[in-house]
Amino acid sequence: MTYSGNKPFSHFRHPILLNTQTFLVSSHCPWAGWVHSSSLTCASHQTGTRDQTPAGTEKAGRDREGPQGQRGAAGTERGCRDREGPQGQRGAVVPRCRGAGRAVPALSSAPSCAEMLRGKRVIVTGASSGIGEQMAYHLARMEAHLLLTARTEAKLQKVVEKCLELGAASARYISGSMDSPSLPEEVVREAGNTWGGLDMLILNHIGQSSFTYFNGDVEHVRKLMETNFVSYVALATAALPMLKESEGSIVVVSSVAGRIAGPFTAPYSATKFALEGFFSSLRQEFIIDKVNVSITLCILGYINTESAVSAVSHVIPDTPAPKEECALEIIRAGALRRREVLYPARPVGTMLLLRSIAPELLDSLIRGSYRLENVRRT
Ligand SMILES: NC(=O)C1=CN([C@@H]2O[C@H](COP(=O)(O)OP(=O)(O)OC[C@H]3O[C@@H](n4cnc5c(N)ncnc54)[C@H](OP(=O)(O)O)[C@@H]3O)[C@@H](O)[C@H]2O)C=CC1
Ligand SMILES: C[C@H](CCC(=O)NCCS(=O)(=O)O)[C@H]1CC[C@H]2[C@@H]3C(=O)C[C@@H]4C[C@H](O)CC[C@]4(C)[C@H]3CC[C@]12C
Repeated sequence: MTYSGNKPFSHFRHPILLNTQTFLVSSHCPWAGWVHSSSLTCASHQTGTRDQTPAGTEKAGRDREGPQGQRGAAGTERGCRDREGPQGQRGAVVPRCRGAGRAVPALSSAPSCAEMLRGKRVIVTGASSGIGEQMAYHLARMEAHLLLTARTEAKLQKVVEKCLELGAASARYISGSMDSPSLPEEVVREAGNTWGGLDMLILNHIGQSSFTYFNGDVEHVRKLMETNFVSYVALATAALPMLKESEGSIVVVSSVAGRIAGPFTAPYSATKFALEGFFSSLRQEFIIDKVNVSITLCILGYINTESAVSAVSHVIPDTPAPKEECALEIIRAGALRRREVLYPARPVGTMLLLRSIAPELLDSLIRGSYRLENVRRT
């Protein structure tokens, strides 16, 4: 059996090759300054049938898959929509995964992302908004089977509806909070019961955290570690038997804050550093044991999600990168079983380079790029 997990450095974009001009000339924050990457279109269509089952109780889920649907266990909400819909629409933007950004001859035999993910069984956490929501839509266009999670059922229902309109092979959700110790296993069990397996686990959710000075609230650190880190470990652990069976992928959405410690994000940054340590160590063990499950770490800069922009735009002056493209790059990297993806590539890569050659200079540049007078103390 050939090991098809991460091929060390097969795609690592060594920052030295990056055009440092973007960083050195920019008078603003180094987090942004994103570059556009190419993406191509592919058709999408809709499949499946729709049945209504009575709405669940407050906690019990609504599984609208049909008579065999079961109510969610206490503490979770379920919902499912598989329905025949109008003909799909063309024009969906999906990447071809025949290599990161390289021009690919039309006759290339390499499968595109859409082909690689068609019919695949994918869990996306934190899928009710932001990057997770956009990943769900891209995966829907690629005709994947989707299980989406977050806390807000109303938002998840809307995302599931749109996923079916975009061509998802099927779409369902479980709502609940990932600071609950039982939810990770509940989510993975749902995937096993519904699909009989799992191909990709995209760990994306984060708990609420403010962009401000650390105020000594140790309980917040503990809770955020549960939500942003321990639940990722729990989900990956519960999913591993199915991922080993399918030789699937784990995609861990992290941040520059998990490699470079900036001010005002101490609790959040700690959780991202923890992800880096745990999943990089696990990847080493997979290589030793020839476990064919890839682990992709996504190192993201400033992205234009509503929650991020509302949290930091008064302090960080620059234009954040687009969440739609960010989501596409994450999916592409996961589909290609990459070790990591930097997005936006140039500013993030340049910052990581600067961290290794002049860390104090980088720290000073970061502090200098913020509107410190606007930081709100809690
Ligand atoms: N936006 C940015 O600038 C950057 C983002 N990232 C990373 O990208 C990922 C997504 O970020 P972004 O899209 O901006 O975040 P959003 O705030 O837009 O989305 C967060 C998601 O997590 C869900 N969520 C929040 N709390 C919980 C909880 N306790 N249990 C389960 N789900 C929860 C939210 O849904 P609900 O409220 O319904 O539960 C929502 O779906 C994160 O891992 C983040 O660290 C990394 C670098 C930069
Ligand atoms: C402050 C943001 C977290 C917002 C939040 O609480 N989301 C959940 C809301 S919910 O509970 O209602 O769902 C931070 C999320 C991403 C951070 C940014 C990031 O990771 C990249 C940069 C890292 C750097 O160290 C600091 C600047 C960042 C742009 C950073 C800023 C804070 C976030 C936007």
